[in-house]
Amino acid sequence: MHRNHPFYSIYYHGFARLAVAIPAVRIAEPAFNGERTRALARRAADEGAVVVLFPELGLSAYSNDDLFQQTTLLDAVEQALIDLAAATHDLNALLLVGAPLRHEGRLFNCAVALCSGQIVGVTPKSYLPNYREFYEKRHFAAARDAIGDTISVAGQRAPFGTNILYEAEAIPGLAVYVELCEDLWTPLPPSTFAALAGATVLCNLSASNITIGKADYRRALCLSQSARTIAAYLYSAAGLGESTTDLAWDGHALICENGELLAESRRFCDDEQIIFADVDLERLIQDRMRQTSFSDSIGDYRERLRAMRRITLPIKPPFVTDLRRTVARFPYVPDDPATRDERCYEAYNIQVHGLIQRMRSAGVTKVVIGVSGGLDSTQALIVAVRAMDRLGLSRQNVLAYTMPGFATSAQTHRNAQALMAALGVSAYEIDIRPSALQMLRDLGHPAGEGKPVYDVTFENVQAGERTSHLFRLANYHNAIVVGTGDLSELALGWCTYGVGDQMSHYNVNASVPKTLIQHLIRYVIRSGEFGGEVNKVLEEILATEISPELVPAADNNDDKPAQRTEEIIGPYDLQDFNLYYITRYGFRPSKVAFLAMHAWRDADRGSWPEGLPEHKRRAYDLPIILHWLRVFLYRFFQISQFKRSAMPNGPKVGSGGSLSPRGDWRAPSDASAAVWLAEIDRLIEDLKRQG
Ligand SMILES: Nc1ncnc2c1ncn2[C@@H]1O[C@H](COP(=O)(O)OP(=O)(O)OC[C@H]2O[C@@H]([n+]3cccc(C(=O)O)c3)[C@H](O)[C@@H]2O)[C@@H](O)[C@H]1O
Ligand SMILES: Nc1ncnc2c1ncn2[C@@H]1O[C@H](COP(=O)(O)OP(=O)(O)OP(=O)(O)O)[C@@H](O)[C@H]1O
Ligand SMILES: NC(=O)CC[C@H](N)C(=O)O
Repeated sequence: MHRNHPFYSIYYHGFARLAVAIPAVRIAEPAFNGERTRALARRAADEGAVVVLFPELGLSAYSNDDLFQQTTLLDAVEQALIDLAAATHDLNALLLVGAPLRHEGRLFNCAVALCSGQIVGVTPKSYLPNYREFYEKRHFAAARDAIGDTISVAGQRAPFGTNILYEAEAIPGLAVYVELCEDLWTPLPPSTFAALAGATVLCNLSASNITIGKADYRRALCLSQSARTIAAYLYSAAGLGESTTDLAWDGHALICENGELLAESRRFCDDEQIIFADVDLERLIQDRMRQTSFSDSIGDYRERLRAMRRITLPIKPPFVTDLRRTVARFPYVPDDPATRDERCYEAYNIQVHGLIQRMRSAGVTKVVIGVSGGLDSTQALIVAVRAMDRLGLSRQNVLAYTMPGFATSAQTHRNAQALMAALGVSAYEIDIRPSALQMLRDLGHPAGEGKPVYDVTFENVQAGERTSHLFRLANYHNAIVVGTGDLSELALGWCTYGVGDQMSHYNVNASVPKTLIQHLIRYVIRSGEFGGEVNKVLEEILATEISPELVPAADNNDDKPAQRTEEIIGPYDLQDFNLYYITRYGFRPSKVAFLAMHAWRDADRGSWPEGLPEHKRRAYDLPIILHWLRVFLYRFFQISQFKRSAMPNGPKVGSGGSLSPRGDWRAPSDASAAVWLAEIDRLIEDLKRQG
């Protein structure tokens, strides 16, 4: 496949490459500082960055003290700006450079925005620190003390103020705002208002000196500002070369995106540095669109926001294919073992608490559950047992039924029995074949006469008989039926509607994706909570092929499940990936495919969740990714919403979302998948045509 199709470029998918540079600096040597700025700006632009941020007062150095009041130094800064503009006129990037500038008879601590050799805007610092080690008011005037809204600098006239947004029409979603160091330390940073006005990339030119513990504090400030404003936050602190008369400098650069750290410099480094991150502008805008309180805040400050000036930049999207951003293979399962264990702990508690509350309010002390020996019913059974333990009730109050049908394999049957016994629940077995056969005969179905017609009716009769038994058992024992179907199955419509596994009195798994269920079970094994016998069965269950076991094997070998779910609906690894990006962020299918390609194309790259067996660490190439994505789109948008619209109750577990029509996902049952399929089909055709 030719990799010159726009599909392969990050910019086609709403990403922008942003850079933060920490050049070497010399105090009061603007020519040298300008030259280092030029060199790093060129390097960053050559690598496809469209925004390059430099430290505060970088052209003069920050630690000049009273030298700032020397005309000779200020002239030299202006000359450095003239030279820098000329030397970078051919760069396809917005450069944000720090300089002390004379204006209206005072000196301002400014961020100069350069693009295509032009000074496109100048932003003065709003909040000048004048406490403890800082004396900025001795040298500078603050933004609020400026009179006009333009400045003459380096032979050019440019917009001046704290109300400037830089936008590039050719890069949708790119809107840059600039503030300076202390501005972020205030209760209401100017960037907060800029974000409300539409800025997605907030840049901070900083010269923060380092003291013990300060790096963590800065990181926390940047992360929280990026999360609050649903924006990217770029930060550049001065480094090697600033004066150590009384202070020290660590060259701390950060790129954060909505509360997530994407890149960070090495601090106390002897070399110049550039850090890069490919920021997902579309994701930011999608999140702002969803979070209605963001829009309410805009309403509250409309007057201030109206004063914002928008400068259009002539920047074009470069063709960049090496996505510099980690795309996790499992969006629902963190790779890092500590975080994963924390999430598993949360998930279990949410599930168990949900069930406890439902039992209390329904006034029941027993639950009924169908145990197949598969992953989902195992997980739900563990939750039910924990709920009984917490309620101080006997585990015998869990009425567990294994119900072999026409295609139940010896292996899962064995696992189901062993699990129930090891957990100490009330274990029963009901053979559903006689009642299923009766129903097939009543329907006039050929399988009722022993003919091998294994259609969807044959499958659903068995799922239906099981559910029918479970509900009547619940009536009989004054219990409730615990549902087992997981989020991934709901997304794909992979369950039998109504009198089938779609229905229960309370479904503890409803918002737990299949890829997480495996890890929840592994977590139970690791925790040692249930002891050796239970763990042995759990290991067996984890190793069994995922199957609905509704169709008998042709060769009658019934030791292992015959139907392989993932051959029909696709690997859950990919389908959970698709589910996350389609429902959580509303991305186009082509973008989801692009992300999946980066996450899944090479099994040797990146990390895998600990405990995942070797044979499950597999790669998927783009044609396979596109094939299963198409299956997902059709099943999710076209044929399965009616099942979700009638979902039983169950707790939302992950921030990735649930599919409850009363919660995260309200959608019409009659929608068509045409636009999603058309988008992916256009791409498949294009790529085929290109060979
Ligand atoms: N838009 C719509 N609004 C309202 N009703 C609609 C509908 N579209 C179809 N229907 C009705 O719904 C029926 C289709 O739904 P349904 O009866 O559920 O049947 P269906 O979705 O065709 O089949 C269930 C599938 O799930 C699989 N399954 C079942 C159970 C467990 C598991 C597992 O592995 O966990 C997998 C099973 O192998 C089978 O392929 C149609 O026959 C029609 O009567
Ligand atoms: N042989 C069985 N005995 C008892 N209950 C069953 C049996 N087969 C299915 N069920 C019930 O129907 C539900 C759906 O069945 P299915 O086989 O699709 O899921 P599962 O086995 O729990 O998990 P997985 O989908 O991962 O195999 C099960 O979770 C279980 O509650
Ligand atoms: N240059 C500045 O504005 C520095 C002040 C900021 N509060 C800091 O400590 O890093």
